[in-house]
Amino acid sequence: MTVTARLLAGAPAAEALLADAAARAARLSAPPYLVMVRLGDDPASVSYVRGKDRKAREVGLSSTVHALPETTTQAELLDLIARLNADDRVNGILVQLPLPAQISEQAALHAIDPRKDVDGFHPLNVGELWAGRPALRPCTPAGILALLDHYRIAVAGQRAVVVGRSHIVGRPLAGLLLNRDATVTLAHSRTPDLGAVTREADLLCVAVGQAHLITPDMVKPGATVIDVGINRVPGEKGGKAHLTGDVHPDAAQVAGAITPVPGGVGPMTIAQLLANTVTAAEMQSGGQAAR
Ligand SMILES: NC(=O)C1=CN([C@@H]2O[C@H](COP(=O)(O)OP(=O)(O)OC[C@H]3O[C@@H](n4cnc5c(N)ncnc54)[C@H](OP(=O)(O)O)[C@@H]3O)[C@@H](O)[C@H]2O)C=CC1
Ligand SMILES: Nc1nc(=O)c2c([nH]1)NC[C@@H]1CN(c3ccc(C(=O)N[C@@H](CCC(=O)O)C(=O)O)cc3)C=[N+]21
Repeated sequence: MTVTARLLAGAPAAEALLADAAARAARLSAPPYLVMVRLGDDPASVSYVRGKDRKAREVGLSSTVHALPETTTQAELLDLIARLNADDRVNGILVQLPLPAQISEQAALHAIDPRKDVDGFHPLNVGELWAGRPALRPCTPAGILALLDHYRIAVAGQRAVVVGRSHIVGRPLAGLLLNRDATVTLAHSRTPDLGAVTREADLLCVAVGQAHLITPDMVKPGATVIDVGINRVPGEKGGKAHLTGDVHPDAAQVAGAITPVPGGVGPMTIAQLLANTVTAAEMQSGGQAAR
């Protein structure tokens, strides 16, 4: 008998998040304004920023993209960030990662006004997350929690394993799960016998960037599997390239519920960014604090 996991599609959960954000935006005196900064022409970055920009307009936010050359100096980027910080019309600032080698990621992320830091990457917001206090939360991890809530999947008391410890996904996701009373394990490339660790998980979240790293034997039967990975697989003999996750598709025969790639976590990341932009605008208008 083949058991097939419940598919946790991102689109309906993202629509719900966006509808709530649009309703909150409508109560403000002006549409929340998001500014994105992108350096160079990495095709993935170009496509992600375009997707975020399009969605922002769709839900009635204002959005501008600064596309700067690959050769932009750190001083030039910091100067632009300082001007955006000082501009009262701007509610949210996102600097798309990765940055070219001549620019320190740390310098750029520290320069963004924490109240406009819709990525939640500023050390002040990182600290508030780990202290369990309200602040702007990183979009992919917060989007994953919103996805779990949308599908009414319990987090409190669950054994959660996060594979990958990056600053943009793994670490903040572990913190958010901890804040929601999961028992959290954070695994990485130096974790011996990864399968023994992942098999413990009621909730398995994978953010590594290696196609099909997680095979069906590494999944506890009935577990919820969140596949964050986006891996581009070239088409065979000139065929079309396609995207695949960090989790082997056959894991759907073991898991209780699983996110697809594409169409799972990706749309939630974008929706959460726009929700964060509305939250930032609310905070700046003297309204409610971040949730
Ligand atoms: N859907 C979405 O919205 C998003 C998707 N992504 C995708 O998620 C994936 C991860 O992104 P990101 O977090 O930025 O990646 P990083 O490359 O920054 O981090 C990868 C992490 O995976 C760990 N790792 C590498 N190899 C292994 C292994 N064999 N076993 C266990 N752990 C391993 C690394 O460990 P170590 O620290 O020891 O090196 C590191 O912590 C990518 O595919 C990316 O495209 C990212 C952001 C958003
Ligand atoms: N400052 C910063 N903030 C980020 O949040 C950030 C970043 N830099 N750098 C890169 C990663 C990656 N990321 C994604 C966003 C949307 C999709 C997404 O929409 N994915 C679609 C598919 C997209 C496609 O077809 O290429 C999906 O999974 O269905 C994926 C990945 C945000 N990131």
